[in-house]
Amino acid sequence: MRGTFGSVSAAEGIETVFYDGGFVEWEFKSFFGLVSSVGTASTMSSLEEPLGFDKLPSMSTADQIQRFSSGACRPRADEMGMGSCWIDGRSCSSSNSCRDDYDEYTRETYPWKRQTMDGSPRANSCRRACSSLDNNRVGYGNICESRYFTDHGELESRGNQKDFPVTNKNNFLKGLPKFVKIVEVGPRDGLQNEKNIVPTAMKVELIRRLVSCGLPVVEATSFVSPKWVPQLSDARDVMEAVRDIEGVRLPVLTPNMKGFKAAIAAGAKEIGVFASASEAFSKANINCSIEESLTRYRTVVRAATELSIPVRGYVSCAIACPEEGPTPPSKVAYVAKELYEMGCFEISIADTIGVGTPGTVVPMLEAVMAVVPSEKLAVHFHDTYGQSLPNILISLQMGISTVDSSVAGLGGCPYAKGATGNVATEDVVYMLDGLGVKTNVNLSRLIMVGDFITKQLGRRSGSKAAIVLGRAMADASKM
Ligand SMILES: CC(C)(COP(=O)([O-])OP(=O)([O-])OC[C@H]1O[C@@H](n2cnc3c(N)ncnc32)[C@H](O)[C@@H]1OP(=O)([O-])[O-])[C@@H](O)C(=O)NCCC(=O)NCCSC(=O)C[C@@](C)(O)CC(=O)[O-]
Repeated sequence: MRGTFGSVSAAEGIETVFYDGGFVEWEFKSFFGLVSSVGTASTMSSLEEPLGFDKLPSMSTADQIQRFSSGACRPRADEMGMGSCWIDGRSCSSSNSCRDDYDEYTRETYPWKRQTMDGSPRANSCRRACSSLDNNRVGYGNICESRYFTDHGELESRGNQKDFPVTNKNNFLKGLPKFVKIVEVGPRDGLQNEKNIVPTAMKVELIRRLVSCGLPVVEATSFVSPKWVPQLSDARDVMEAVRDIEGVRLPVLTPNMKGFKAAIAAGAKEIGVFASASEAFSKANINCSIEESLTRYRTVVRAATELSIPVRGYVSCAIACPEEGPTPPSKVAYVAKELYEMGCFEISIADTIGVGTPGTVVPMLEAVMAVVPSEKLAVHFHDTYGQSLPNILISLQMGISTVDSSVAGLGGCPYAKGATGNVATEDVVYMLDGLGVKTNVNLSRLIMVGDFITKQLGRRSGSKAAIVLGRAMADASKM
């Protein structure tokens, strides 16, 4: 069966990748048969009963806009200092007792080299078609500003920065990292709220394909209560199936020791713990207060440390909570600092309901960066208001170089009606390519993965870049 896009490899049903110096042939055909096996979940997760924006304290539209504006969330001077604020009467010192234990783990190496097989007659005809496209770049609008089709029908960034006056970059884009680590959360965050149970084999296939795009980290699943998240009740099977994939990190979420033990037994080599800066959200998400969760996580992190398992920490509701409204930056900083000091090697700061703008993200990150070094931080934006890309850009300009995202923008905040999925990985890669920032992610392959999973789920891609470029790739393959 053929894939939709015009990549030679998809048309042939075979992708060939160089992997750790080895040569791996990967059958693409296998997954197409899985579509029909999507079942219907009989149980409804509690996650499917969202708290909703409707549960925000009653406000007029104007009030809401004001509450989420930058001024509303800007930290007060006393909130920025690290000894005087905090929740539940706790206080923290301003010292950063950095843990370097996991530096070995977090130092990134990217052993992937990819090459598409292109010797077939079909490849040759596609090559001709694509090179004529390459010569005839008009008609592809913005694509042609930064991208070209290679001989293999794939998209290639050609360092479009050189097309811009150097002064523009110097004036406005200086300070951007040279490399951004993308943490792909689609298989976990993206799928966890899907009503129809996605077959385990399809989840495994999704992870394999994401890995083949060159993504350095793919969050694989969660070892949480199946009563709360039935979609991920196959966490053990997923982990066991992917545990031996090399050249990628495959962290899983663990909310407590029970989850941690199950994750380790299944072969997880990296875990994540998830706290919240909002009491109401903490209660709704993990059924305990912020302090209780931190106590719980200290035990988990200690156990993980003994096994040399790196732990990532999350702080949810970093901008606002659907129950409590805007979150004071000091609360976000407090939780981030606690996670960092207990031993988390990286802290991902999450705008769970996607209401942030650069106006609210900057003061929040300023507060967090006062207590956790920027190189230990990641940002995790949901795209409810379409603000993720500007929020990511400003975060990069502030010194952060790790970004969470989800292929095809999968996901949706389970706790807020109307909140959409994570920022789409394709859109992030497109933007970073355009900025000349390396990610090592193959965008055309990623677009095919997004096409694969959205078709399986029966939904439209949440990635604008994937919609436009996918269409162009399909057109190119017909030529
Ligand atoms: C934390 C708990 C477990 C507390 O849930 P609880 O009900 O308070 O826990 P409990 O200890 O009373 O246990 C209740 C039952 O769950 C079982 N249980 C207990 N723990 C586990 C476990 N680890 N794995 C499997 N089963 C477990 C336990 O054995 C027991 O089973 P029973 O005796 O009734 O048959 C529950 O609230 C839970 O699983 N919550 C997870 C919610 C979740 O996954 N949310 C989505 C992820 S967070 C997120 O998406 C935000 C993030 C990270 O993406 C960033 C952002 O955007 O904000």
